[in-house]
Amino acid sequence: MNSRSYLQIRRIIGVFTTRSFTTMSTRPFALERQFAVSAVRRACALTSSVFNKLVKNETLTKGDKSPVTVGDYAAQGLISIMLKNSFPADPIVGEEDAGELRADEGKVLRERIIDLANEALVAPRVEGDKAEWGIGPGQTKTTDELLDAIDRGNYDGGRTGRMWTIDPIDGTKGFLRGEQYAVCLSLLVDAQVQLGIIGCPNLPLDLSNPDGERGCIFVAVRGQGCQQIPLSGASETTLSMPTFTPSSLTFLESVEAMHSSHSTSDIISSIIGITRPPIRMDSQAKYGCLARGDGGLYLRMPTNAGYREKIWDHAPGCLLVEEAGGIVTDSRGLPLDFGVGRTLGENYGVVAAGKEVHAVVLDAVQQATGVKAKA
Ligand SMILES: Nc1ncnc2c1ncn2[C@@H]1O[C@H](COP(=O)(O)O)[C@@H](OP(=O)(O)O)[C@H]1O
Ligand SMILES: [Mg+2]
Ligand SMILES: [Mg+2]
Ligand SMILES: [Mg+2]
Repeated sequence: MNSRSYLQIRRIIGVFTTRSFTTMSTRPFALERQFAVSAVRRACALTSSVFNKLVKNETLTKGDKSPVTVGDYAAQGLISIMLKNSFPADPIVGEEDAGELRADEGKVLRERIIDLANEALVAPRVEGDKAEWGIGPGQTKTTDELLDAIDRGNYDGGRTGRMWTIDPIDGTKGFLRGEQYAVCLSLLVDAQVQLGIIGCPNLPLDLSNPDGERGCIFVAVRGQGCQQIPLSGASETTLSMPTFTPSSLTFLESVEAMHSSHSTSDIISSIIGITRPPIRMDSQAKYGCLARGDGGLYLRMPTNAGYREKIWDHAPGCLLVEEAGGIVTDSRGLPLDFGVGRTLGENYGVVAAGKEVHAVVLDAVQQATGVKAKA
C-alpha cells in the first residue's frame, strides 16, 4: 500500500470514528431541545414584560373574535427569527400572521412590536444560548424583516417532513386577565411530535404552594421523558404522572366555557364518580400540570361542531403528557392526528389522562357524548 492510499484509508476511518462517536454521545434532537429552551425562555421574558406595560389599545380582535396582543406578534416574530437562523430549512406553522400589521392602521402597533422583538433579540446571551441563533447584542431587525418573520408561520402543515409549530401566547384571554398562559413550541417530523415545550411564566412551580416561586418550562423529547425547569434557573426535574383511581381524580379544563363544554365535563365527571371540583386554567399549562400530577385528567369537549382544534394548541402538550406516562386521545379513542394540516380536522375533543384511568374516562366520555369508540 502506498502512503497516499494509507492516508486516504486513515481519513475514512477517522470520519467514521468521529461520526459514530458524535451519534453515540449526542441524544436525538439535543440541539433542537437546547434551542427550544432558549427560545421559549426569551419569549417568556418578552411576554412578561409586555403584560407589565400593556395598555388598552395594544390588543386587536381577530376575524374569529379572539384577542391578539402586541405580545403574541412580537413573541412569534422573535421565535421565528431564531428558527430562521438556526434551522433555516424548517417550515413553521404559527398561529399569528402580520396581515393587520401591514395595513396603515397597524402602524402604531407595528412600531411597538418591532421595539419589543428587538429588545428581546438583543438581550444578553445566557448559558445555553448560541450567537448563531441570531440573539445577543447587535442582532436587531428591520420592521420588514420582523413582519416577514411573523408570516413565515403561514406553512400549511402536512404529513411529511420537519416542521415547527409556534403558539406565541396560548391562552391570550388568560394572559389579559393576568392568569395562566403559555409560550408553546413543538417540532414535528412526519406528523409525529418529537419535541414539545411550553413556558408558563405565571404558573407556580408547585400548585399546592400558589404563593411560592412562579414560572415553569416543561419540555419533552420523544423517548427521553418530560422535564420541568424553573424559568429562573437550569435545574431539571423529570416528571412522571402518579397513579390515580377514577374516584380520586381531579380534572383540568379551560376557564373559557366557549373553548370546552363545562356542562359535558360535569356529566362525564359524575359518571366517573369524581367529587372534586375541576381545576380551571387557561392554555396548555393544563398539559404541563397534568404531566406533573396536578390532577389526573384533562378534558376538552367541543362546544360547536364547526370549530377545528389547531395543531399548535395541542402538539407540545400532547408529547409532555405522553412522555410523563399518560395517554392523549380524542373522544373516539384515537391519537390526535397532527398530519392533517394546520388543524386537527373534525373535532372530537381531547381526553388526556394517566394510563390507569384513561379507558374508564373514555368510556364515560362516550356515554356522555354518544361518540362511538374507533379502533
Ligand atoms: N371554540 C373553541 N373551541 C376550542 N378551542 C378554542 C375555541 N376558540 C378558541 N379556541 C382556542 O383555545 C385556545 C385557548 O385554550 P384554553 O381554553 O385551553 O386556554 C386558544 O388559543 P390562543 O389563546 O392561543 O388563541 C384558541 O386557539
Ligand atoms: Mg389566539
Ligand atoms: Mg393557543
Ligand atoms: Mg395563541
